Amino acid sequence: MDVQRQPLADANGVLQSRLPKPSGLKPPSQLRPPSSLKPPSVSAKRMRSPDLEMDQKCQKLDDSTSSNTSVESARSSTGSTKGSSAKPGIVTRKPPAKTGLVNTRVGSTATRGIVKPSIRPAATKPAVTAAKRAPLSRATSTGSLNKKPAPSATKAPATKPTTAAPAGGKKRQPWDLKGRLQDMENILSDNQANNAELRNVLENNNARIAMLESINQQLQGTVQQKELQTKEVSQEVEELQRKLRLNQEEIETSTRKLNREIEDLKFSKSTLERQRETLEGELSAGKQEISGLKSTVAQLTSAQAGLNAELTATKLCLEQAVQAGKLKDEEIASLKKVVAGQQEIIANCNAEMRAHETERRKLHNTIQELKGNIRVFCRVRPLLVDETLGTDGVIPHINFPDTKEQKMLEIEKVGDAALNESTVSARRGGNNCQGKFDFSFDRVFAPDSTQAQVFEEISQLVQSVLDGYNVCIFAYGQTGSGKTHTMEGGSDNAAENRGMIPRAVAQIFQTGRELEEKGWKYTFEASFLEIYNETIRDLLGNGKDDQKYDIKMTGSNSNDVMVTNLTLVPVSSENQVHSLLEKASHNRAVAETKCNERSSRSHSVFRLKLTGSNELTGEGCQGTLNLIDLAGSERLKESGSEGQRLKETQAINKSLSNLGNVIMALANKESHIPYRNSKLTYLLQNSLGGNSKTLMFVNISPKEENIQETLCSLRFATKVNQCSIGTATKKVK
Ligand SMILES: Nc1ncnc2c1ncn2[C@@H]1O[C@H](COP(=O)(O)OP(=O)(O)OP(=O)(O)O)[C@@H](O)[C@H]1O
Repeated sequence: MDVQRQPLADANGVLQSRLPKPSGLKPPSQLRPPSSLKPPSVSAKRMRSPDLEMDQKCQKLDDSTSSNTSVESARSSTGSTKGSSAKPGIVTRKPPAKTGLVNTRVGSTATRGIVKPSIRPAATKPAVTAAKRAPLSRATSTGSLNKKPAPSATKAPATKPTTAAPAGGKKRQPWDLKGRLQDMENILSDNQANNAELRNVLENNNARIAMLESINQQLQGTVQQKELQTKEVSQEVEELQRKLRLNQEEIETSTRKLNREIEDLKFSKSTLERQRETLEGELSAGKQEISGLKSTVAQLTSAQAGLNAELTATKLCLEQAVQAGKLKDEEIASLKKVVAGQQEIIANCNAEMRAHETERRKLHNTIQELKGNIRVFCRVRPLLVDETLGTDGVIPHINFPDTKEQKMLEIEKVGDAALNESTVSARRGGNNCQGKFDFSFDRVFAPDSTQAQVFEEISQLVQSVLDGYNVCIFAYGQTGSGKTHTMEGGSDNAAENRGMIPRAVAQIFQTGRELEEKGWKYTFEASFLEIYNETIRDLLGNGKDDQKYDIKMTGSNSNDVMVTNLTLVPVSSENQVHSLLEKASHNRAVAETKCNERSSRSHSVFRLKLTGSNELTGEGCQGTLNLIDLAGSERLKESGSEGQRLKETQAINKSLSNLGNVIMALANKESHIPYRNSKLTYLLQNSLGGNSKTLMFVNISPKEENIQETLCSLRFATKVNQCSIGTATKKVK
């Protein structure tokens, strides 16, 4: 931004040119000085400006004033003047030094006086000299107007009246008062004219001073304005300098950026050049390849010609094949007719098969019925690791003479005089003296029998449940004889040691799925309870002991047994049943005895109830599988129980002996069967009383010291095996 400054000097010059000149002021040379006045000093003449001229005039006025003042002083000293009416600043010309007359005030108030002759002439000269000198010295020293008269002049002694010189330069005579008066009047009129001029000059000067003051004020305003402009301009300059710095920084940044870009471009350029070289190499290689391809195309063209010829031949072959295809289609159509006929035959066969399946199930159950409603399997457990010490793993007192049929068991106790008559009468053949006791059951399992082999023998029985029969399998035997192992499985949870319960459940679900193809659909419901001290406890419950479980007969003929408040869990897979068994094993009461650490002091009853229906045949059925692990059957004296354990053992023995009583009553076809004498027989009423297929495992301990309990168990099992309970009936919906 350009700011043009106007030089103050120029402005002053303009202003000075505008200043009014004192118009009415005559130059000093034109003023009529009184003849008696001294000419202005040399220094005053040198002044050129109007101010100086005015100063000169003022100097003159001062001089005249001084002289008048001297006259006034002299007048006042003589008392002939009217000092009170004299105006300050008005000067009068000094009277001629030698006239002796005193000039009074001009105007109406001016009076004429005569200087007393008593005034000494000797003092006149010095007074005039002082009056003349004082204004000159002041003009020389200050050069300004309105200066007070010097004290020396004002305080000078009154001048002696001097005689004024006439206009012709001749001295008037002292007696020529009239002439002298005439001279004085001339001087006075001159002075009055000068005074008027000086007043004009003074007014002009005052006006000029006012104008100068206004100009000065304008100049001061201009100066302030210029200072403000200067300040703004300096701010703008600072702002511009700041912008300039920013621009310089931007330029530097841009320069650096451009330098980097240039470097990048150089790098890109070199890269592109390398790529170009590579592409050129590839181009030349491509050209070579194209030339090779051209030759290949030429070869292929010739080959195509051969292929075209081959294609023509192939088309001919295809037309022949199409003809042959038409013939084949006709053949396929005829074959489809054959297949349709065969599918019809297959459908008929399937229907026949279902009929045969129904027949097979009937025959199967007829066979099961012919085998007897209560069958007894005997199983001897192997010696445990700590039981093999000193025996070499041999069980000397138990023999299995019938290796083929596997139905015989021989107990031999040499030299036992304690065998009583009843024991002897239970023997089947053999030598009494040698103490051999033979037993025969539906099947005898030796210690090396596996769980799978045992289950194979009961699988047909389990199958009957799906046909609508009630099946009851329970394990009987002394504590530690292997009942739990047989029913539930080994404690190691190994697959090969799975017991009858998980295997039976698996088979039922598996067979149920297979029968779905033949139209059967099944639903299952599981429950698990234990009878401890003649009290029922829900093993699938949530551990509430305040629940009361009662056995009741339900159904149209009051033949169905149910337990109130018992948990019934719908199941559809083996895994679900497995979870239930785990829950039950946690809930199950296991009491310690001297005979076995894991001895179970309660009867456990697992029940799986199923309902089946066949949409194709319209058949329906209901079956129940009861799998029972009975409590240990050891005798009181053997177990050494006492207190609570004694009570438990008594309850167990009571229920087991009542089980024997029920079986014997059934075998004897007694009118009253004492089912309700114990919870166990009451619960198993339908499983024992003819509407069920029952299998009893009698588990035997291999330990020789348990031979007496073994014999008791075998005798009980023999009684059960001899029972004929009646014919099981299929429950059809
Ligand atoms: N067939 C077998 N093979 C291997 N070990 C067996 C067999 N039978 C039983 N055992 C083992 O013998 C021990 C006792 O078996 P288990 O607990 O089944 O007897 P229990 O008759 O159920 O006893 P309790 O009446 O006290 O329940 C267990 O350690 C079990 O693993």
